[in-house]
Amino acid sequence: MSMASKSMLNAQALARSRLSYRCYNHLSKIHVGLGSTPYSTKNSKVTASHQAHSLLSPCKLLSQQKATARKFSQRSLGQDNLLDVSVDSSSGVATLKMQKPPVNSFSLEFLTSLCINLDKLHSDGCRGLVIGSSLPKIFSAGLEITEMYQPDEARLREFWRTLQEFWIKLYGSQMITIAAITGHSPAGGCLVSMCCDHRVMADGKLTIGLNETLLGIVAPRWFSDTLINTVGHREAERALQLGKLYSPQEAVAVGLVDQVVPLESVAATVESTMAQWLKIPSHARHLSKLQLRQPTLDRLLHTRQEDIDNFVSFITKESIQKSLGMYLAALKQRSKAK
Ligand SMILES: CC/C=C\C/C=C\CCC/C=C/CC(=O)SCCNC(=O)CCNC(=O)[C@H](O)C(C)(C)COP(=O)(O)OP(=O)(O)OC[C@H]1O[C@@H](n2cnc3c(N)ncnc32)[C@H](O)[C@@H]1OP(=O)(O)O
Repeated sequence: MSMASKSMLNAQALARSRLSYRCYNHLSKIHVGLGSTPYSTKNSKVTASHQAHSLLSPCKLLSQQKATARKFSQRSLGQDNLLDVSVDSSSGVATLKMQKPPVNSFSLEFLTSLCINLDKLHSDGCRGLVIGSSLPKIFSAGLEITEMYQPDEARLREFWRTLQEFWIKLYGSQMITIAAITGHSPAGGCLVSMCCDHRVMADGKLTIGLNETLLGIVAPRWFSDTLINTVGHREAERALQLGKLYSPQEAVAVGLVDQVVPLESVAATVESTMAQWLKIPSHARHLSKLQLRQPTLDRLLHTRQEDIDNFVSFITKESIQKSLGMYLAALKQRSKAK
């Protein structure tokens, strides 16, 4: 494919992504306006079609969104391609399962969908959120490397801005957040689980950690801050430099995860942990969380544009592109050899 057509496709995808985000804002207002009751059915599916399938006119789009919102207020939306979200009406606990084969890698569209869902669940008054995966042996492979390899700059900026957005929303979330780590969780996957209040990992041949240095890239400050806040400064120093991927047993030993249980016990363990956390007065719990996390959040909130500029200038360096290209090729080779 020529560079020009690649650029055109990227621009279209970016426009779609922005559009779907804007549509969601309409959708949430309409949803509230319809006076629908959150949690109207037990375990109702709360999925939204976040991938705008075509560039519709604003009017057509709005009427489509209204129709969708009406359906939602009654029971549920149709199946989302990337996420499976359900809410338990009795407890107000949502379960969000990532389902982006093959490895739940975070593309711009996927991150947008995650942001939209977090907002939606928060505005619906959910008290708890379990983040998991529908893919066997994979929590998330982290950032979609092809977003960073030979990128279109405008899309790359939007990609990083959306990742920042997702991190800010999740790290400071008012909801009780628990990660159900039933598979590998390198790099961005580890970051997402560290944003949660509690992590339950399945035992077995799985790995978790910030392995960025193995790709020849450097985890930005807010990634390393999140790790420091989780495992402490000394362990983070070692882990970041070595790009360490921990086994579940190693991870629990350093506090990177809170519990390791057999795969088949993950769901029950998450449920009982959530039940414990739900007993704590919500306001006091959230303020306590923010007391500890706000300085870390503020550090990025005060430097977002600079962070995007740094990321873009770093990732587009020839040497970094070369490292990413080689890493991608090695991944593909390994996958082909299976
Ligand atoms: C001074 C500094 C200033 C600024 C710096 C700023 C920023 C730089 C930092 C940017 C941060 C990046 C964080 C990241 O998240 S980078 C991504 C890191 N992720 C990984 O290294 C994981 C790679 N994947 C794996 O290890 C395995 O796939 C995994 C263990 C997850 C699963 O193994 P499994 O055997 O089940 O699957 P595979 O056969 O390996 O993979 C299947 C197909 O999926 C493709 N794949 C895998 N991971 C990715 C990915 N992250 N992105 C894109 N594609 C991925 C893989 O190639 C296979 O594809 P096919 O060959 O089948 O087409």
